[in-house]
Amino acid sequence: MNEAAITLDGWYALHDFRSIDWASWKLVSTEEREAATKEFIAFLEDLNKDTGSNAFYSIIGQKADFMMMTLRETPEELSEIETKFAKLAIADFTIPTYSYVSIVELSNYLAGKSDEDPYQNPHVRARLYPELPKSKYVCFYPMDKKRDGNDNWYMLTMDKRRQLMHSHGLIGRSYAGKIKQIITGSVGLDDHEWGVTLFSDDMLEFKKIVYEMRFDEVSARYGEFGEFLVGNLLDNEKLEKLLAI
Ligand code: VOV
Repeated sequence: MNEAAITLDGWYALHDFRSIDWASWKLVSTEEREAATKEFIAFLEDLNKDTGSNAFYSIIGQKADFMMMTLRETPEELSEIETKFAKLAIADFTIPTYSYVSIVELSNYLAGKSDEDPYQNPHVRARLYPELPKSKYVCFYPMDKKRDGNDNWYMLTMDKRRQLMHSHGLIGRSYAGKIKQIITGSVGLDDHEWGVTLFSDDMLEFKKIVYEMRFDEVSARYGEFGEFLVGNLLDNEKLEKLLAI
């Protein structure tokens, strides 16, 4: 049997995409709308009290109006957050459009040999339990590695995959300081194999990195992609503006 990469797994992740039912939201009285917005903001602020991290973005285009991304220690907490949201007044005016369940993942493709427990290494911990940045823009998409005839990632030897991931890592590193990536594994958890969440203060950098990586063998030959969703950072003020009629 071929050798599976050993993964380090961090916080569980939920990407929750919603659209606003504008037609019914517009019919609500100003008072009720303001109360629902206030309650929603209190919910978002409460999210910051628990161990984990959160990101909140408006989504451009018709795929969704906003994304709530939450990282938590357990799957139960992700369910609790979903239920808590469902009980808010604002939830009655949203339509779920997409969601993604995964877990922050690091592989051992590029790890050096060492006897230490990686879960105790502060650099590893910072990546497994990341604080999501307040970057201006987000880009999320799920992806798979191809299993198709001669292009089957899972039939490649560990050495070959390591070599290919090395090249991927080199391109990635050239975007240091411009893009922060969170790779979440979802084999057995959701419909694709990984979720890719990119954060940047320049949306154009998403196009640049994804385009450049398409020419690299890992993506060119083995990458298969789901839908791309991009958006703008939301804070309380912007959310109030978004929901005001
Ligand atoms: C911001 C840049 C950036 C950087 C520095 C970076 C580096 C690295 C390293 C060093 C490693 C391997 C070890 C580990 O840490 O797991 C990975 C791993 C991975 N990557 Fe990556 N990646 C980036 C960025 C980055 C992007 C933009 C994409 C999407 C690809 C595209 O074509 O659209 C991606 C995908 C992945 C995936 C799916 C994996 C897991 C593959 C597996 O088979 O396990 N990644 N990645």
